[in-house]
Amino acid sequence: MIRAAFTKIKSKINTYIPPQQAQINVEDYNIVKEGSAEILFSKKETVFYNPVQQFNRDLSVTCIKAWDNLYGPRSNNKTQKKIQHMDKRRKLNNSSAKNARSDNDSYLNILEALSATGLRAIRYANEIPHIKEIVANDLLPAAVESINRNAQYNNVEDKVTGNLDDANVLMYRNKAQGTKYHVIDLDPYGTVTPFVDAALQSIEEDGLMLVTCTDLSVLAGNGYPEKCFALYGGVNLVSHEATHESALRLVINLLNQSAAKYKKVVEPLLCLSIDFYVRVFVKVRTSPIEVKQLQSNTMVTYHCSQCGSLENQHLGRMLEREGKNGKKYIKYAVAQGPPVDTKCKFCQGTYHVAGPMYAGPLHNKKFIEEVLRINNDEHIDEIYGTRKRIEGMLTLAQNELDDAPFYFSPNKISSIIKLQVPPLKKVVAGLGSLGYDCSLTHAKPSSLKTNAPWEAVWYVLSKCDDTNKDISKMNPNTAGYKILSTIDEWLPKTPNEKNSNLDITKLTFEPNEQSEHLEKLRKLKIVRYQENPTKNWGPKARPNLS
Ligand SMILES: C[S@@+](CC[C@H](N)C(=O)[O-])C[C@H]1O[C@@H](n2cnc3c(N)ncnc32)[C@H](O)[C@@H]1O
Ligand SMILES: [Zn+2]
Repeated sequence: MIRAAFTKIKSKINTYIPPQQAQINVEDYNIVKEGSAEILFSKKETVFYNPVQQFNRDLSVTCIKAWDNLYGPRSNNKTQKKIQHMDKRRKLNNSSAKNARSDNDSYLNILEALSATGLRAIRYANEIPHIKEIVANDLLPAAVESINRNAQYNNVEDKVTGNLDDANVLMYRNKAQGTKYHVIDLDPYGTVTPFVDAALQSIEEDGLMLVTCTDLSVLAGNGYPEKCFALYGGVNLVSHEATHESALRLVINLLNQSAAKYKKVVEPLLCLSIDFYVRVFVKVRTSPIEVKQLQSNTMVTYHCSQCGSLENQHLGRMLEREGKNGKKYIKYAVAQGPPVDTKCKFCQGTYHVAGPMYAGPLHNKKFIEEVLRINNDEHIDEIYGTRKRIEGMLTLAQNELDDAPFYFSPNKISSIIKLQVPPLKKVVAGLGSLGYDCSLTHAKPSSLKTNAPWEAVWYVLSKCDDTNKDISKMNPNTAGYKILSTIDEWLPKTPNEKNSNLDITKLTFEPNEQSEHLEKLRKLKIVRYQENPTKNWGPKARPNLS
């Protein structure tokens, strides 16, 4: 099949015109179908494509639709009036074909700053309503040729504009020209760090930023704390099982620190640790008042290198005060600390310090509800091959505790104190009986988030095993022995003792609301992993261009 090629690049954005192609000879390409798009790949593979990232793209389509429904430019009357007014003015000022096309129903401008084949942009054009224009940008001429060829092949060339530029140059030029985007998608190789500042300045009020980082060896690994700090301004939970959540918190902090310079804040809508990368969806708005909360919303975490117990230290405090006129106001104060001694009170291990990183909730539950609704009501398995996985992972995220950073696995705790691994529901029933909440986490199977103090975690886990272990037989140098043999020193025997509200007399392992909720979730048979990963799947290297 031969098709005439369309290689026009809209010159307003960049004057580069790639070599004219008279026609597309389909036999020269491999065709890959994903979602609603069919993409022509050069048989030489000169442009990046990773099929395993379909989950990322399926999810992104769904999230952009949810964001548009809840917060997009037409989501409330005030903005609607403003846009109608602007549309009217634009029509009066300019009667070009392009503007004539910008009817009331197509209003979203999207930038895919690092586009490769154009697959993502083409899917957005096909699958998301109200698209006015998607600029699909890449640094490589071969990529931009691929974007334009594929836009033509998929009949969306009136919406998808290929653009050849360094992403930062494009965004800063846009800023200078006053062009902004409602949605900016940053899906780089490795870290997103170099693109954050420009993107935050090129986004509309309440705009959606979609950010991927695939450099998890840095962001969640054990070997590069110095690199993590240099790139993200903080260190991950090195050698700790919850390091993937610290990766998310570091990315949010990076975004918020950059946004604060422009009096903007970043509100996390959905932050996921997925396979070999993290993907965060955030809403960006100008709000000098909320910028003031950044200090208190940022924390460092002291985590014991032996037993993994941890304490979070917020870097500022917000205190409610009353002025002379009786009016309440917030006083922003420095933090008090440290919250821990020089050695871990449970096992005498050494503390390591992680962060600074974001301390607040990772998800907006209303947003997740809308994403799940769209996933269920509007999408079908034939187009959205990862629909079941979206449902599984987002259901877990929706049920995560908001106010309990990080998680632990009863497996790990039991191996430290050398007791039998208890069923999750028993641990949760125990913590629930003491008045604490628990949830699962999307980031790691069989792990728990809880707002219980670590005293309660160690105590409940030690009581889950009723085999009456003789601790004198344990190696006295192990963390487990030290924890169990010093229990009288750190465990409050009555409520209010040792500055704790823990009341151990209430402990039972009878099923309760907490454990029943957890069991219901676990029965959902949640799909956590990609359905058909390819051989040796993971982050793909850049294509070899030589
Ligand atoms: C991981 S791929 C993008 C994949 C694509 N978003 C998708 O869903 O298939 C990263 C792309 O960014 C491009 N790139 C790298 N640095 C860039 C820069 N500074 N400006 C623009 N594009 C860049 C690369 O050429 C590559 O095509
Ligand atoms: Zn310890």
